[in-house]
Amino acid sequence: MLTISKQFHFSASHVLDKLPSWHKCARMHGHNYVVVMELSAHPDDLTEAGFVRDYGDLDRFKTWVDETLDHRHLNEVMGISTSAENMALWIFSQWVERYPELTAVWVSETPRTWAVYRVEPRRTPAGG
Ligand SMILES: Nc1nc2c(c(=O)[nH]1)N=C([C@H](O)[C@H](O)COP(=O)(O)OP(=O)(O)OP(=O)(O)O)CN2
Ligand SMILES: [Zn+2]
Repeated sequence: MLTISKQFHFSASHVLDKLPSWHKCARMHGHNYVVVMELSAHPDDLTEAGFVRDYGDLDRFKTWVDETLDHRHLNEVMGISTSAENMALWIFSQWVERYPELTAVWVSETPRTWAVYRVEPRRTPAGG
């Protein structure tokens, strides 16, 4: 399989309200988040140009990030416990129908931490 990825950035606030009150992350705070979208395809399913998918097709994900996540309170946007793990799964579920080649979503809250939701690649012709 061949895999491509593209990185996106946004700033947002959140609170991990399922944590005990003594935990620092139970207080509202913010992160400069990084999201990596990873898409995969079998060599036989590449476009004529040899793409898994044109990087430019991910512009609509960037627009969605800017409009939906950037400078928002993520608990209000997602309605779930906003751990990086849950965010990776939530973003994946919002986008897998639009990008059937999506195989992983990575979420970073700090330069040292990453969570990833990953699935097995599926045989879907590029652009599908
Ligand atoms: N498995 C997870 N653990 C934690 C998450 C998470 O989403 N998944 N989130 C947080 C906090 O939201 C925040 O990211 C704090 O991270 P942490 O690395 O603990 O804090 P610092 O950046 O301040 O790092 P230091 O090593 O303490 O300097 C917590 N845990
Ligand atoms: Zn946090």
